[in-house]
Amino acid sequence: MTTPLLQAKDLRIAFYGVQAADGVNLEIREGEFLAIIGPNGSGKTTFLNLCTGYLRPSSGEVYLDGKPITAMAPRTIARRGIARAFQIPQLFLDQTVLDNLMIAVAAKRGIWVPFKALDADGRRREAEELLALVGLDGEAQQLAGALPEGRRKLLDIVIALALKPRLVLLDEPTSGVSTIERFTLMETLMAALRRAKVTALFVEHDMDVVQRYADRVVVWDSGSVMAEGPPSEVFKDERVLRNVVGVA
Ligand SMILES: Nc1ncnc2c1ncn2[C@@H]1O[C@H](COP(=O)(O)OP(=O)(O)OP(=O)(O)O)[C@@H](O)[C@H]1O
Repeated sequence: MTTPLLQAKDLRIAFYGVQAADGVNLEIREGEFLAIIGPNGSGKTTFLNLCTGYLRPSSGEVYLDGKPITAMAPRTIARRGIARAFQIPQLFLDQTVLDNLMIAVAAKRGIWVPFKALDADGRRREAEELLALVGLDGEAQQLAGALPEGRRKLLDIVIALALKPRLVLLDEPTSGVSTIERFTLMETLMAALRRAKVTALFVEHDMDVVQRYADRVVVWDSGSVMAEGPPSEVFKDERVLRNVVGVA
């Protein structure tokens, strides 16, 4: 069997007696598009924080490509190949779309030389290529703060891709995006991930989005994995329907 791209083994962490990760075991395979679903407060974001070094587990390990990365600094984990996009995009809203991306490209190289122009060293070309990957090239000169929510999310995601990650973790990519915009956003995102050959995990509350786009679904409940499988199976599981989808 091939080594999973990411593996979480028996991760545990509690906040004031609440077990936010209660023995989480999960494998992510290269090339898959994995959805995490679960009730509010079940520990989905905590899991992303544990995988990216924002939280240190009280016990358990995280492996990337079979090598332990548990509790490394977020910056080190990002350099090793795990990038992250947030539920609320982390952008410089009063800067243009292109500048936001050029800043990300500069930061990725780990050197910030303030007296050099932002678009030096091929940064403009790299940023423009990334914008074209998600069809944001037409909005390059707009202020990030003027973009509609769906386009802002795409910009945040493409900033994560600027790191050239192997795995990207997306926290609710469609939250705050209108129902009409959601599918367009997901189609663009999926195409970009495929072209960039990036594996992705996304936390999502919209079950239509999960059903349509996820290769595999992992269901969270009270800090651990309650069920997993392809959407066609998971959405037939009565416990999932009762506890998460709320229709059984
Ligand atoms: N830094 C923290 N300090 C204290 N409690 C926390 C912290 N982070 C998470 N928690 C608690 O841990 C539990 C899991 O929270 P988490 O945000 O991981 O859930 P979630 O499944 O992502 O929820 P949602 O779907 O609402 O985003 C909750 O009870 C939350 O209040």
